[in-house]
Amino acid sequence: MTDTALLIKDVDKFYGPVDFGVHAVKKLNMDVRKGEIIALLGSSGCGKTSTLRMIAGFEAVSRGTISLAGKEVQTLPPVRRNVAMAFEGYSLYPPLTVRENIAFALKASKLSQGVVDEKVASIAKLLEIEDILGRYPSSISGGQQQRASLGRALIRDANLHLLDEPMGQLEPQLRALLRGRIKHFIKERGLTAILVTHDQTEANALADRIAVMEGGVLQQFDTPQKIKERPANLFTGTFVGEPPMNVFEASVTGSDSKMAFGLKDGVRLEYAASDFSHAVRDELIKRQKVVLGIRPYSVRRSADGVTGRVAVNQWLGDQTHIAADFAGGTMVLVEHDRTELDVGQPIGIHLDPSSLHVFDGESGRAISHGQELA
Ligand SMILES: Nc1ncnc2c1ncn2[C@@H]1O[C@H](COP(=O)(O)OP(=O)(O)OP(=O)(O)O)[C@@H](O)[C@H]1O
Repeated sequence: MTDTALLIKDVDKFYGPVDFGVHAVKKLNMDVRKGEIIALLGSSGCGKTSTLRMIAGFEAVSRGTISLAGKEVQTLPPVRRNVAMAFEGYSLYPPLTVRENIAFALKASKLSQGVVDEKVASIAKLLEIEDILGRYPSSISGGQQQRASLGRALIRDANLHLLDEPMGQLEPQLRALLRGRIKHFIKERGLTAILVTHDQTEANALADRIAVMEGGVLQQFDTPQKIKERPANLFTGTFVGEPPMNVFEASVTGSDSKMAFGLKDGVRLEYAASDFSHAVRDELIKRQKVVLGIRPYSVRRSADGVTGRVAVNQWLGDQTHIAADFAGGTMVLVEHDRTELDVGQPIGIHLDPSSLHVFDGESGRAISHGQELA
């Protein structure tokens, strides 16, 4: 028995003629294990919906193969793929009530009416839509329709559950509540799910692994923690994480005892050579032109740090965001306490070598994360 629920191999999607139309998904390779929750995360137009629709069978695959439970499905119609979907545009049947819409998904399962009723009641409770089960889709709100459609997908036994922005229309509080419940529901039943989202909080909270996409290309496919700690490239590094990672172009020089990064405006960050492993040092000196990245939570203020000037100081109720003019750009720091700093005031900024992410200046690929090579 294979442990792989979904295998995507060398998949391309062109809208219009192959090789000449819009190249929406580029040579995509992904494997999803049974029981995993995967988030496809990326900005608008990055190709995540196209990917989901190819898996579902709503869009033709231009090149490559898609296998579900070990069987190639890319030429099969949606109904023969045993995939449950909650999609925008894959709407509820207007002549049926919400209850009937959700129960309809169980029609093929030949369950007794009593069991169907029980399952519908339980999913409705989970999604907080018990009060609208008797209503018709045209008479409920967008957020309620979205939850009904989610219920219709989750209630099914299927090889794969595909959820496209499943909570996009819900208010933040309800969204946070349902996120937890849905994750529990999926995990308890050992379902495999792929959700599309542009919300990184949602991806982090729900997914075992996140597939970060940009420009039709899969940038990184890893656990939320790995993506945060070891971003594969500059795109992932700056896209995932809130506030975004600080980045500065730099030149590298090194000797047996020292390492230095030269930033704009004559700013020099100097470290002992021993702050970096031999391998990292060799690699950095070889590249010379790099991009330094550091997360706002890792930047420290220190009297002997490099001087920056406060441009913004904002208390957000539970943390302070400070933006400082630094090396021809802006350095954002996050502190947990309320910080009394005036605009224009100089502060010393210290960047711990263990928190530095270094990327290649040309390709954007990660070279090192702290002491380790990428
Ligand atoms: N039917 C279509 N015909 C032509 N181009 C399309 C079509 N559908 C999508 N595209 C293009 O393909 C690219 C990827 O679109 P896709 O909808 O997959 O991105 P997305 O990441 O899901 O974006 P969003 O979050 O806005 O839905 C975009 O450049 C888009 O304009």
